[in-house]
Amino acid sequence: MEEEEEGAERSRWSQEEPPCFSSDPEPPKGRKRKRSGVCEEEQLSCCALCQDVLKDPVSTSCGHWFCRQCISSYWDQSASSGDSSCPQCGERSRSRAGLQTASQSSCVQTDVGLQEVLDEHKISLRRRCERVTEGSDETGSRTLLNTIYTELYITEGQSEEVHTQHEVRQLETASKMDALHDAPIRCQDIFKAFPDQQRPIRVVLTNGVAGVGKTFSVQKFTLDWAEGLENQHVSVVVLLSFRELNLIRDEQYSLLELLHVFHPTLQKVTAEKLAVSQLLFIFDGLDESRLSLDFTNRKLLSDVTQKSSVSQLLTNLIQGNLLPSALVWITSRPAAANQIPPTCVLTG
Ligand SMILES: Nc1ncnc2c1ncn2[C@@H]1O[C@H](COP(=O)(O)OP(=O)(O)OP(=O)(O)O)[C@@H](O)[C@H]1O
Repeated sequence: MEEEEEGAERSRWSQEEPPCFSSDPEPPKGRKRKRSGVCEEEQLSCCALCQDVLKDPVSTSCGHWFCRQCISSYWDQSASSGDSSCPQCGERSRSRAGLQTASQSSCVQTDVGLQEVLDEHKISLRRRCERVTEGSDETGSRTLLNTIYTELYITEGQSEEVHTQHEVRQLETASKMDALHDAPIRCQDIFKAFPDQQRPIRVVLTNGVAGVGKTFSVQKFTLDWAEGLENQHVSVVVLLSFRELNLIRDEQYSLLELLHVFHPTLQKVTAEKLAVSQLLFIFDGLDESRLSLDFTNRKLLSDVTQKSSVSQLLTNLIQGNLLPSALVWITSRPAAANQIPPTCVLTG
């Protein structure tokens, strides 16, 4: 398994501060990190059978999601063996008649409260984030995130160079960057302003080289939120990777539909409910994006039910036209961070 010495910097910036990228030459602990493998988290809004975006999503009783057609065909094929187990975890608990859509899963009552839906979403995210694959482990064995997670060293800072340099060069020049704040920021505190910062932080970019732990950070943040430990002012965390957004980059969606497609447990959340909820969108892996994020495009979107390209949904969300009170957290390797012009965020 390939290993590399940790030594990357983290940055965050917000619309209230000048975009700031800083460096931290030394992490607090001499921890080594492995390169990342494919995280299951990146696959979860895809059907585990066809590997495409879920279509007509249904869940087995163990909570795994598939396209209705895929799971039906899968069980048809294994009918001779009498096997109706979950293709993902092997659990044999429910027949196909018991498959549930996200809305059916709580439609015993027609008027399910928002809280109930959100609780279900938390359970789903907890399940998704509590186990991780370490490094490039190809055996598929998964470990509890909480047992291996080591506190990361994130600081807020500023660098004019960050948008032009290659990530290797950035490491070399890291020590030349000026940190705005020396104090390390726990990933759970990524939206918490320092005492001298008057206005709340809405958009954060975490910038770090390959394998430094960006995905682990968003998973830890999400897990702590889903377990009710941190950031409970956020009512909905929407965890998305650019890798999965690539799958629908040529399609038209509304923001609401995007939520429903990638987080089927939120299918009962309406536009009205979104408006009164504190949302946090996490977009992991900007460096893997194949979207054309055009911040100069003047198409203004402010309605979460209005269909548009995924790129336009994102640019409008980041600029604060769509759901202006929603928090946005983007992670990126340094070489790709320039896809989001700081000026757009600053004026958002
Ligand atoms: N906080 C952490 N605690 C323990 N191990 C970690 C931590 N962060 C990262 N690792 C280790 O490093 C590997 C890579 O981490 P991760 O996938 O989060 O990196 P990344 O910055 O998202 O990389 P990439 O840019 O390649 O997507 C993990 O699989 C894990 O083995």
